Amino acid sequence: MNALAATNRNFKLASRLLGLDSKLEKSLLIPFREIKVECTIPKDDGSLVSYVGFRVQHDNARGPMKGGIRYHPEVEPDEVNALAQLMTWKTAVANIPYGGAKGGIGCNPAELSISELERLTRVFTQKIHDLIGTHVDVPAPDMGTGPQTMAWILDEYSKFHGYSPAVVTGKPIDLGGSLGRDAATGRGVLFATEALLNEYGKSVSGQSFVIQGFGNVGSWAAQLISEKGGKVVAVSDVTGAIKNSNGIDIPSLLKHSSEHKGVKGFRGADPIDPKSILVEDCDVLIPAALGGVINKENANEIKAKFIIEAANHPTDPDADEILKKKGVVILPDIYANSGGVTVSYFEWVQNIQGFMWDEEKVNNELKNYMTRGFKDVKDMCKTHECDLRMGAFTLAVNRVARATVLRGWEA
Ligand SMILES: NC(=O)C1=CN([C@@H]2O[C@H](COP(=O)(O)OP(=O)(O)OC[C@H]3O[C@@H](n4cnc5c(N)ncnc54)[C@H](O)[C@@H]3O)[C@@H](O)[C@H]2O)C=CC1
Ligand SMILES: O=C(O)CCC(=O)C(=O)O
Repeated sequence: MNALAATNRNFKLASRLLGLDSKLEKSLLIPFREIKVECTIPKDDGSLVSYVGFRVQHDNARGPMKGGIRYHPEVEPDEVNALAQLMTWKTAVANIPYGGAKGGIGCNPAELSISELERLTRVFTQKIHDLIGTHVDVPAPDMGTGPQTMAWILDEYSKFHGYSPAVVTGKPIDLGGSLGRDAATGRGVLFATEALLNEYGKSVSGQSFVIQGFGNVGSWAAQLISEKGGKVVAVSDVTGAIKNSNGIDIPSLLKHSSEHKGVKGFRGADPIDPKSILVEDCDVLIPAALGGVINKENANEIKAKFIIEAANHPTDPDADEILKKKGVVILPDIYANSGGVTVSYFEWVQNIQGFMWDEEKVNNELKNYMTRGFKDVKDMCKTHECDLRMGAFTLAVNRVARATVLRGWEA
């Protein structure tokens, strides 16, 4: 199922459980604004090339819109729409004062030089600068982007509006980035995993893990899980997949991956078919790369007892149904990967206050938010007798619906 159809379906199921009327439902579903821009840049050889950039601002009932910017060849309008909507629900689950947005450029960052990426980011910022802002819409990193991308956006935006560090989060520390933001999504995944396993009388130590994706989110999740005694038995990224049933030495893999730009060729594990990564034997599966990877083609083969959605929308609704019947417990993206946007919120607050927190405070606050989020989701599961995905969706949709009605926007 297409990402937007899948996200709309989950929203509608939650709306039905909450008994929302059709007018309110429509107002919550339709995006606030969809932006599409052409970004033409000179390549290093002097030739001109054009890319299409998107920013979808889904909802701002609870505060400025918030969400990452993705550079990936498969960026397309429906997926950006789905990701923007998911941000609205994610910020509401985390109970931080934001709405939701997402952006992206359809490009392959691996094929662009640093100076081409800088020109592309600056042109994209020039095209959208009057539609984003500290109290309007605050971008952050996502797949294929990182602190350097945020630094270029900050600099380009500041040429038009004066120095504005809080216009983006996930910045380099030297430009007002928050300590702990780099690790935050992975750390949030760890806290979410601990909260879920605790419900089943288990802990991270003693469980085996398979992780798809070894970028910002996957590599931090692997590192923090292995530090807690979890056994990471298989990992994949765009270069390939590796497996060691005795447990992969994650610090060595991190070193290998940064030197060789991927996990392929790591000597401490055997190469496996990347297609099999999601169906490898393990207790906990963590998809931390692309959307839609768990679908009706592979759901029946999945062996994990728990799935922690570190990626956005990794599970297709058809697969959700199959996995539910198999008794697999899924911790949904809008809660499980909310650690990143939560620490983005801390960064924004620090920038606005002109103050810097130490890393311990950031990590402790993140743990508080993740722990409270899990309890809030569980409470909704109890109220509506539903699974964790619907628990998270009803929690979020209810919070955004209340803000919408209070602001008089439902008509
Ligand atoms: N960066 C953040 O703070 C947050 C990211 N996310 C989500 O987490 C996921 C990963 O994002 P990041 O780690 O930031 O991106 P990233 O660009 O740092 O890393 C992406 C990883 O996925 C791998 N990958 C790409 N295609 C693949 C394929 N076909 N098979 C296996 N691996 C593949 C890449 O090789 C890389 O290891 C995305 O779904 C993103 O939306 C969610 C919340 C916050
Ligand atoms: O840190 C943020 O503002 C957003 C991160 C993001 O794009 C996501 O949670 O999917």
